[in-house]
Parts: sequence; structure tokens; C-alpha cells
Amino acid sequence: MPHREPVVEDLAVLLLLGGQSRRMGTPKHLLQHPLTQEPLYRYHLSTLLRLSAEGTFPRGVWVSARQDQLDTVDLPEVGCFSLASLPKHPLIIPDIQSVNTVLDDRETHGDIGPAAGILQAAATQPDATWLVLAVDLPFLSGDSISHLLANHAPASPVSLYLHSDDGNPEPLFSVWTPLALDQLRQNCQAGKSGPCRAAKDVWGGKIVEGKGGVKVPTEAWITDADTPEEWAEAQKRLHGIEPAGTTDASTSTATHCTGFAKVAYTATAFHDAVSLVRSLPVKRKRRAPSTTSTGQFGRGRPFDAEGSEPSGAGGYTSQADIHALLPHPLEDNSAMDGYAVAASAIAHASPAAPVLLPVLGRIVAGDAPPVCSDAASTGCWEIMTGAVFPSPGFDSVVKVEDASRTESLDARRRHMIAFSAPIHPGKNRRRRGEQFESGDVLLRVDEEVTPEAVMLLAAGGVQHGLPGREVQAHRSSRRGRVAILATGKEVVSLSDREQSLAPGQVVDCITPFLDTFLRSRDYEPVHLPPCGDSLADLSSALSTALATESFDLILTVAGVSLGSADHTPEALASIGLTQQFHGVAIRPGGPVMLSLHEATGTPVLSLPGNPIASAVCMRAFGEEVLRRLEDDEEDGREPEEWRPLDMKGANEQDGGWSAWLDRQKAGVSTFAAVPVGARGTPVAPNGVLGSTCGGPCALRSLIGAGAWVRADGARDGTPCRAYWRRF
Ligand SMILES: Nc1nc2c(c(=O)[nH]1)N[C@H]1C(S)=C(S)[C@@H](COP(=O)(O)OP(=O)(O)OC[C@H]3O[C@@H](n4cnc5c(N)ncnc54)[C@H](O)[C@@H]3O)O[C@H]1N2
Ligand code: MOO
Repeated sequence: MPHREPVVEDLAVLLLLGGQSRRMGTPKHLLQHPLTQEPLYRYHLSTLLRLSAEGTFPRGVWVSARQDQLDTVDLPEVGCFSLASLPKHPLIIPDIQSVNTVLDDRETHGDIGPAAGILQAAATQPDATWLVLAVDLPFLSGDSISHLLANHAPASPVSLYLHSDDGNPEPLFSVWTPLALDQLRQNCQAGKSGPCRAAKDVWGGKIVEGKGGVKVPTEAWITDADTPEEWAEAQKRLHGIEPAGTTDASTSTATHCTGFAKVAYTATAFHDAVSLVRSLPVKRKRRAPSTTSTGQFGRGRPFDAEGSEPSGAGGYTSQADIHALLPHPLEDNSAMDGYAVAASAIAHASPAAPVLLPVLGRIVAGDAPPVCSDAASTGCWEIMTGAVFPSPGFDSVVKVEDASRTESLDARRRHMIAFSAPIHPGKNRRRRGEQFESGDVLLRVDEEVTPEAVMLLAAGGVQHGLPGREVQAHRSSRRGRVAILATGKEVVSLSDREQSLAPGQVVDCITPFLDTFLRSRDYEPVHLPPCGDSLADLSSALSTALATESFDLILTVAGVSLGSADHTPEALASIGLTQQFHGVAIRPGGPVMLSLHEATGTPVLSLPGNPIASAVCMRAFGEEVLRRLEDDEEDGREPEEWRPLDMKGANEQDGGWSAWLDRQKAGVSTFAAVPVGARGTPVAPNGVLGSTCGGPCALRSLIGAGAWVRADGARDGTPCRAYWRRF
């Protein structure tokens, strides 16, 4: 395990088992964690010992418990310290490999709540700084701890997470230096035992962000489970699965399995997300009106793929059939963040008898496919969305939220993953060329080169006539400027590409789509230098973009889902943006995220990396943000609205639509790209919508398409309503 310099020097961690668990009715520390079925205190200790092995807690891992609690726990302890037994100047050398205990001895201190445990632990090492944690935080994780430590300023006497609803500090997820502990001790002697009070007193005022307060990126991190109802809710969210029969997608939650994802997200209902956009306090950046309106997007101009028209093809019509030069996908890759397995290895897995497989390694999108000597039946690979499969024998991917990482290690000290259900061979594996093969026709003669067509052509490697980064700088426009930040080390732009792509690389087809789309709306797209997978680079690129204060909107692409390289939510939180939503009940595009930089009123829309998902989210939310920015503009332009789908008028053999609408999930809004028929209305193409490739990443559904349909799956059993609009 890599050993790092500690983020906070002389740090010890204290897990408080304390409390009477009266409202829960059963000891909270013994509740069974749903992911590993261990008691909660052991689950948390595994996390703390893992961090400790990495060097985070040079002063050891400590548990504070009453004697009756100690009798119920099984700790690899070196010594149990009670305050009464401590010499005046104790010289205690904690064991940093195992767990030290300190007796919460209320006889000596009187019943002063958690302050007793904290002060007793502090007395064992008066010069240490203490990370204090309550055991009843079900979402406690390495990430939530690292985030607090990273935001604890060295000069700060105490740091506490702030609740996002009322701004109050959370006393039992906090960092205490000797100075603050002195204050707590003095306060207790004066009869004031509340840790929040001591934190305020040592700061000489309210705890706010920057003055002892640290904004929590995800409220769940500091939500405790105090009652059976709260614990049931936490269990549900930790599983990421609604109990059978009660699925309500508008409140479903994706969570992470230890060490994998960055931030858990909860899906907001589609219409609620749109309402949030419509009330967003955005600030349009004023600038002198430009005389060089782009004017690129007149309909009906001819486009020749062989020509060298560099200034963007959007709005032209094709003069000949245009064929793909590359297949899509370029290689077999993963559709999900999870574990690549041989389906046969977990064929007999069940919740009662899960199959445990060691992690053989990790593959991130952009990595060359690893050469693996282990047999597929003996292990699994951590694999991220878009990453190329290891070979041979690994045929499917179990989503990270459907597996559990245990703290058990195999003989070679590799972590064991528990699989509790079988998987169909081929599940979540995208096959090379399954969307289109090179040579397939992507655009027919006389078809319009819409932004979506530009996405398709770019994915197919058709370079000429597409907007490239090099033609950007000269444009300006009347309506505003929008920054585009593509992320992911696997993504390369067409203009960067020479003849071939390295294994694991993909062509950026989203930036050209966004570019064409924005120019069609008379916005100036500004391509920021693409960012790899590093959190630091991403945070710095975003801070720089915000500091220029010249963008009306910032669009980020990819990195919003559950993979270990998905850093966008964390980067935005780390530079102080306020999250408006992360996760919407839509398909595709579920992981989409919207944030606001309040100081400048700049919205940041984070589009998911799957190309079709990003197109849907730009149409569904990006367009709404632009409209919000234009609220004050009176130019008589009619916004293009979603129109109700008239199924009879739309399609004479209406069977396709009914079958599709019947399949829609309650509470979810589903989008699909469809052709526009001779009557000028959308056609339900059974072949595409019904196929196995009709899912979220069905880039080929853009071939021949000219409109989006949206079906809002109703929740009360009534038929779902459908709407449509042209590209
Ligand atoms: N375990 C889970 N995995 C995934 C889930 C989930 O719920 N659980 N959601 C899936 C969904 S839905 C989507 S959509 C994607 C979104 O992922 P990210 O936004 O984090 O994007 P990446 O993982 O970085 O990339 C996804 C995919 O897109 C390709 N990509 C990225 N940028 C571009 C670009 N500019 N042009 C073309 N293609 C791009 C990338 O190579 C990946 O193949 O997550 C699912 N996973
Ligand atoms: O894979 Mo996602 O949003 O593309 O559903």
C-alpha cells in the first residue's frame, strides 16, 4: 500500500461508539453495514485502518467506548486506557497498526456526552490533533475523510463540516488541534460541554466557511442514522437499489462502493431539474456587441466532405453520401464503471453465497488493454466506462454499485470483491463496431448537417468541414461566450489526430457537436485546453475559466459518474461551486450535473461522457440555461418548444410508438433520436428503438434521424406523455 506524507501532521483518529442508542432501540455500533454485512464499527475501522496504513494517522486509530460497549466489540487492541489509570504525564505510544481503545468512563467525568470521550482520548496524547468521528455516520468513507483533512487549514484550531441545509457545524465529523481541545476542556469545567460551542469560542465567532467551517460536498456524508427509519433509508441508499416493487426513479440514488466513486448522487425528477434551471440566478456577462456574428448556421447550404471548408459544416446539406472512416466503438469497451468478470465465474453467486474474486488490476479509459496472465475465472478487473476490456475471457461488467468491496485480502494481498448475483455474458460490454462499421453511410445526400450529424460524422472520423479547435479564436458573437472543457485522457480531437489512434483512445465527437450547436444559437464557443483525468488539473482549469469572468456558461464533458477517474463533482465542490443537481431521472444522461459559481453568477453544466447522453443533456438543460441567460432579451425570437407527439399524425403504423411508450419506466423521462417522415413529423423506427443497441449509447440512432422524442413515464399508471422537437 502506498505510504503518503500525512495531510495533517500528528493526527490521530477517534471513533466514538458512545451514546445510548435510545432512539434506535439497539446499539448503533452493531448495526450491520449493508455492503459487507459487518457491524458498523468494524466497517468504519476497516476504512480507518486502510487510511492509517497509507500514513494518514501517524498517532493511531482509537475507539472510545463505554465498558458495556467494549464487551460487545472485537478489536485488535493493544491497550485500553481509562483516564483514571493514566499517569499525570502519560507517555503512550499508540500502536498504529491496530486499534487503541479509550474507556468512556462517565463516573469520572459526569455525563457530558461526546466531550467525555474526546477529552479522555486527547489526554492520552496531549500534543496530537484528533479527527473525531461518530460511529452512526453510515456514509463515512475514505473520500469524506480525505476531503475534510484536505480542507483543514494548518492554522485552523478546529475544522467541522457544515450542514448544507442550515449551515450549522457537525460536531462529530471534525478535526481538533490541542488549542481547540483546551478550549473544550475549559468549557466543560465551566459546565458547557457542547463541542460546537467550544469550536465557536476558540474561533471567537460563528463557524462559517473559511472560519472553521468546511462545506460538505454531499450532505449524506454527515447524515447520521439515529432512528430505525433513518437507518432503513441509509441502507436503501447504500445499496443504491430500491426495494422490489417500489422503484421510484425520481428519488433513486447511485452510491459508491468503497474506493470507487467520488460522490454519491440522487436523481432529481426531470421537470424539477428544468424548474431549477429556470430559476437559476445566472448573470450574463456584458460586453460590447460584436459586429462579426458567426452566421454559420443558415439552413440548406451545400457541404462537401471531401472539401476543406474549415469553418463548420453545421447548417449545410450534404452533397453526397458520407461514409464512416472508423468503426464505433473502436474497440470492445466497458459501458459502466465496475468489475470486468467472466460471467461463468459468478454463475452460481447468490446473496446467501456470494462469490469472492480478487481484483487483478485497474483499467481506466485511455489505458492500453492490459495483458493478463491470470485465468478469467480466478479474478476480476476494476474497469471504468470506456476502458478497453482485458483479455481473454472477461466478457461482462458488473456495475460497481452491484458488487461489494470487502476488506478481505487474498494470499497475494489483493482485495476481494463480493458478487451476489450472476450476470449475462456480454452484459455492459460494448462491441467494436456495434454502432457502425467503417464504410457505413452516416449521412445521405441532401441530408442536413445538424449538430447531431456533426457528432456522428466526428465519431466516424470524418474530418473535413467539421469545426476544429484551430478555427475558434476568431469568432465572437452577439449572444455570449460559452467555454467547452473536454475531460478524459482517452479523448483526442480530430484535429490532433494524425492517421491512427493509439489503443484505448477515442475521437472527441462531443466538442464538435457543442461547437456547432452553440454557433447555431449565435453563441461563441471557446474550446479550453482538454483536461486529462487529474483532479488537480480539472480544478485548476475550472478556476482559471471562472477567474476570467467572461463566460456566460461553462460546459464540462464526462467524468460525472461513478468511476475512479470521474472527478468533476469533486473538482467543482473543491473550488466552491454550489451544486444545483447531480443526477436526473432521464435516459440517457442520468449522471448530468448543474452547478453555480455564485460570486460571478456563472453556471457550469457537466455533461456525461457518452456522446448521445451529452447531446440529450445539452438539448434538455443546456438549451434551458441559454434561454435563462436570454430572459432579459427582447428580440422576438420564439424558443423552439417541445411539441406534444400526435401519434396518429406522426406515424400511420402507430404500433412502433405504442410499443415504445408502453416500455417506458415510471418517473423517468426517456429521449430517443428518430427520423422525420414525409409529413414532417417524427417516425418511430422499430428497428432502432427496439434493438439491443437502442440504449443510451446508441450513437447509430443518429443515422437518418432529425428529431428528438421525449417520453415522460408517468408514475400513477396513466399512459406516458410524449413530446418531440427537431434537431
Ligand atoms: N457503475 C456505473 N457506471 C456508469 C453509470 C452508472 O450509473 N453506474 N452511468 C453510466 C452512464 S448513464 C453514463 S452517461 C456514463 C457517464 O459517464 P461520465 O460522465 O463519468 O463519463 P466517462 O466515464 O468519463 O466517459 C463515458 C464514455 O464517454 C466517452 N467520452 C468521454 N468524453 C468523450 C468525448 N468528448 N467524445 C466522445 N466520447 C467521449 C468515454 O470514452 C467513455 O466511453 O457513465 C456510465 N457508467
Ligand atoms: O449511459 Mo448514460 O446516460 O448514456 O444512460
